[in-house]
Amino acid sequence: MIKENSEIILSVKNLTANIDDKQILKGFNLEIKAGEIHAIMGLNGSGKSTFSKVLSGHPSYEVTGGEITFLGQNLLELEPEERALAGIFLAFQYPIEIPGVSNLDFLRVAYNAHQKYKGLEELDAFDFDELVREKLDIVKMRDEFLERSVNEGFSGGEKKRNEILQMALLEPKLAVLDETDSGLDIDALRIVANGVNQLANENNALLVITHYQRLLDYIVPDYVHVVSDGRIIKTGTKELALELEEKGYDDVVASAMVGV
Ligand SMILES: Nc1ncnc2c1ncn2[C@@H]1O[C@H](COP(=O)(O)OP(=O)(O)OP(=O)(O)O)[C@@H](O)[C@H]1O
Repeated sequence: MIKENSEIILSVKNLTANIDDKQILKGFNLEIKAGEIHAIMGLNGSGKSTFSKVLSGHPSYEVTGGEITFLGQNLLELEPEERALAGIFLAFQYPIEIPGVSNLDFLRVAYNAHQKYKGLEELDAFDFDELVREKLDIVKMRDEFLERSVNEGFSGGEKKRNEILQMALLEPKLAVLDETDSGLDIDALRIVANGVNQLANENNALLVITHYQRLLDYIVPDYVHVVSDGRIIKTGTKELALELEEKGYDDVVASAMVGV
């Protein structure tokens, strides 16, 4: 879906970030345009999740240098909830449980907060119920999940589907899926991937953080980036993910370093 002159959704320049005074991101650069799907891969501990946490505005991470621009705004000046309202959606590996709050109520509050922010009509319980039931089909979820507390007692795969349901309702400009595929059985992986593919269009963008080439058979990326020691050291197309699977990271990292 790559087009010349597409809108730049995310621009990350020379980003450095610490956790507990330890530098994890060491000059991270990335540009994502509308209509693009990007995948980030890399060894354990290379900084992939740190990057997604920094995007979300997680308070444990300190940005020490560089820039993040999201739709032309300085993302680093925005509070975490403002980032979500501005159109960044992050699906984490371990979605939180909220006992005592029904999934339906939670989704409606989140949906209406976004509608209000965009100056659009908020929906009452009746109209929202209708909307959410239309979206359930995208992730093949049964409506009983709407009545249960948010993620409480959901299996790992059900939590992931619930994340994609949220994404379907909020229609973000940038969705970041951080290891959404981990722990999914093959059917759930297809359902989640199909859901994501239905939501991807020329006006939004997707960033998928994954260890598994297999996910990229279903969600086909325009670009694959390899992260090593806190920065992107190599960018390629889908074939790069195949190469990583075949040769392992050592070879790919070593050859990228030769060119540095
Ligand atoms: N509180 C902390 N203090 C010190 N180091 C930390 C802390 N939290 C995370 N780290 C380190 O930051 C590094 C990057 O972690 P991160 O979770 O971003 O890696 P990742 O690439 O997502 O790894 P994985 O593929 O295993 O999920 C790791 O070496 C981790 O041990």
